[in-house]
Amino acid sequence: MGLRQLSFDSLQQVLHEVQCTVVSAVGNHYFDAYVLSESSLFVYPTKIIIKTCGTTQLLKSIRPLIHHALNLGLTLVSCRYTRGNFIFPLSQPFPHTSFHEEVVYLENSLPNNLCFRKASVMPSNLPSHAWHVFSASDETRFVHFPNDFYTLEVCMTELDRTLARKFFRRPGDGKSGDAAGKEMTEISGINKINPNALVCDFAFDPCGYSMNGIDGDRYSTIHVTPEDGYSYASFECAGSIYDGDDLVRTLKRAVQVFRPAKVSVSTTTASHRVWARVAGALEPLGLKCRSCSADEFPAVGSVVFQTFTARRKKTGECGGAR
Ligand SMILES: C[S@@+](CC[C@H](N)C(=O)[O-])C[C@H]1O[C@@H](n2cnc3c(N)ncnc32)[C@H](O)[C@@H]1O
Repeated sequence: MGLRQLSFDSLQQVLHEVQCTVVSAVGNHYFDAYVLSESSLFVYPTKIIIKTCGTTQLLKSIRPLIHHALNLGLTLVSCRYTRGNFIFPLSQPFPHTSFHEEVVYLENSLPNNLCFRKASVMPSNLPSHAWHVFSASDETRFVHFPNDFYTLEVCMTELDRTLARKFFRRPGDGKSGDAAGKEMTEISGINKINPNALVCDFAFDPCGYSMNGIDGDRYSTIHVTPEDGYSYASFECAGSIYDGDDLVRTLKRAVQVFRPAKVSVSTTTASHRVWARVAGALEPLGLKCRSCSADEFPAVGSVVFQTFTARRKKTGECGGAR
């Protein structure tokens, strides 16, 4: 059971450092998935994925997690940190005041055995869209180079206004966050992205939505900020490049739920070729690829960062969300 033996109290202690709380949880044979007040946490026997937003201090989870893992007889062999651009960078508290500051904090928090380290900012030709990646691995992890698995991290902005409204609650609906979340999952079509997934969803009041999907050992997660002017949705999932058209189908369905004007997709995998599949999924939806950059990270594989914008804007048409 490894890290799944961590008590709920220990997890809450870690989340307290980060400045967020658990709002909902679900688990299966392979892992536990928690919806947080600020995104999601996934606990596998030998891996923890934590995703947060707003003004949380995600990197403050590293030291307590290493401490709790050591108490279970587990040592850290690999760590990866990724993020896009902060929408409100000046509001970010330490250690998230700059990528440089984050890298210094990571370097100081990680044990010396993680000696293969790399930090990189992957550019795009969209202003304010860049992908920040830090990875650190030890020798053992380096020998067992990753396989067919990929992680897809999608950031969508300028969501279609009509679709974004589905993530607002009716005032005084009398529903719990869980019940209202379930309704949003259905009316938005999120339940059709992977019909095999067990979904744990939560609706915030008066608006906002988070979900985790669990399907065997695969996770997926969606977080929605539907407010006009700074609407944002993120989608993240893991899969295998050998699962036929899964990547294309899943990505298409997730993006169709929001019809954003701008999308960035970061794919982490041992194979470079995924970029073509990503473009193949989004171009039929009217999204044009504006940039694509790739970089290699020791023991992680390649990270490909692509940006897309909607084709529909014509010369003379006003900018901004629709
Ligand atoms: C889905 S939640 C948190 C996830 C985060 N935005 C992300 O992208 O990963 C953000 C949305 O919920 C709304 N919200 C309402 N009450 C909230 C609360 N107590 N904590 C966090 N978000 C809340 C925010 O206004 C926003 O629209």
